[in-house]
Amino acid sequence: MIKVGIVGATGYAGSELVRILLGHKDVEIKWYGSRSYIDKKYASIYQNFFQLVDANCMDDNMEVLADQVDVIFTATPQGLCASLVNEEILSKVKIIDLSADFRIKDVKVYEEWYKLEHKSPQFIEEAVYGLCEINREDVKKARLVANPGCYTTCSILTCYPLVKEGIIDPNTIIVDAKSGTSGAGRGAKVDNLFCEVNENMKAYGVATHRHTPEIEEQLGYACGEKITINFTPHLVPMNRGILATAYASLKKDVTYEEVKAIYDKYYADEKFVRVLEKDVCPQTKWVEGSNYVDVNFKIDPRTNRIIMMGAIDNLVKGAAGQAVQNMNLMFGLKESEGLELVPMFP
Ligand SMILES: NC(=O)C1=CN([C@@H]2O[C@H](COP(=O)(O)OP(=O)(O)OC[C@H]3O[C@@H](n4cnc5c(N)ncnc54)[C@H](OP(=O)(O)O)[C@@H]3O)[C@@H](O)[C@H]2O)C=CC1
Ligand SMILES: CC(=O)N[C@@H](CCC(=O)OP(=O)(O)O)C(=O)O
Repeated sequence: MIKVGIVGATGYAGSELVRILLGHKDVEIKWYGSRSYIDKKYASIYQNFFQLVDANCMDDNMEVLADQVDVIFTATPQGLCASLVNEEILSKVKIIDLSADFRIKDVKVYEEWYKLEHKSPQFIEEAVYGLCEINREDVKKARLVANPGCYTTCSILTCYPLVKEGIIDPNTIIVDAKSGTSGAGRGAKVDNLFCEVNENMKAYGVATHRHTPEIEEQLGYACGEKITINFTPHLVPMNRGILATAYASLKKDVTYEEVKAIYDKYYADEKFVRVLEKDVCPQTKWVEGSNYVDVNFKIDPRTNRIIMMGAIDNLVKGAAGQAVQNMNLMFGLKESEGLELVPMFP
C-alpha cells in the first residue's frame, strides 16, 4: 500500500483528495493535515466522511510526515509548500503540490503575478508540470510535481492540439472561462457569500489573473515561442465546474474533418479527454464529479476564427483527480486507478 499524507486535508481540494483516495485500492491515508483543526476528528469537519474516516487532523509538520508516508499532497495556499519543502524531505518522499509554487519556471514571473517571494526557487527547475496528457513521461520520473491550476488545465487541454499543430495563431487566443465557487476554496470571503454569488455572474482578475502566465508558458512550449493571450475568469453560481470558451484566428483554411483529426491525434487514446461529437458543446454537468475533460470546437468561416470549448470539474481534473492521476504515474500504477468516476447528472 502507498502511504499518503495530505497537508491541507480540510480544504475543498484536500477533502476531494480524501474522497477520491478512499476509493483507491492501493492507497492508505496516514495523515490528515490541518492548521485550524489539529486533534479534531476529520469526519466532524466533513460529515460526508462520518463512519468512513476515523482519524483526527494533524499538523503540517512535513519533516515528521516525510518519515511516515511515501507521498505528500500539499493542498494549501500559495507559498506554503515552497516554504516547507527541503532537500531532506524530497529525498524521502514524493511531493505533489496542488498550489502554484512550482508551476512557473521563471521565478520572477511567479513573484510578479503572485505578489509573493518564492521560498524554494532551487526546486523550480526539477519540478514537473503535472498535466499528465502532455508530460506523462516526465511525471513518471518526478519526485516533485506541480499540479496545474483548474482554469489552466481546462484552457490548455482545450487549445493544446491546435497550438501544437500550428493551426491557430496563439497570440490571438482569448479564453473566457467560468468557474463554480468551490474554485475559491473554503475560506470565508465576502465575494463568495451566498448573496454575492447566487443569481449573479461576475468577471474578476481581468487582465491580471495569475493563471494567465501559466497558460502562456505551457502553450508557449507547445508552439515553441513565447506567447501572450487574454484570459478572463468569471464566477458563476454553481458549486463545481469550469467552462472555458477560447477564441483564436486560424492560420489557414481548414475543414471540420481536418481539425477533428488533429484533436483525435492527441486525445483519441486519452482516457480522460473526451472529444465530443460534431456540434455538441461541452457542459459542466456532463463532467461533474469525474476526472473527464470534455472538449469540442466550431469553425466560424465569417470571421476565420475557431471557437474551442472545454469543461472540467475544478475539484477533480482541475485539482484532486489530476493529483491522483499524477500519483498513479509516479508510482507505476494504472493511470486511472481510483479515478474511474462516472459523472453525476443531473
Ligand atoms: N479549489 C479548487 O478548485 C482548486 C484549488 N487549487 C489549489 O489547491 C490549494 C488548496 O485550495 P482549496 O482547497 O481550494 O483551499 P481551502 O481554502 O479550501 O483550503 C486550504 C487548506 O490549507 C490549509 N492551510 C491554510 N493555511 C495553512 C497554513 N499556514 N499551514 C498549513 N495549512 C494551511 C487549510 O487548513 P485549515 O482550514 O485546517 O486551517 C485548508 O486545509 C490552493 O493552492 C489552491 O490554489 C488548485 C486547483 C483547483
Ligand atoms: C473561482 C476561483 O476563485 N478560482 C480560483 C482558482 C483556483 C485554482 O486553480 O487555484 P490555483 O491556481 O491558485 O491553485 C481563483 O480564481 O483564484
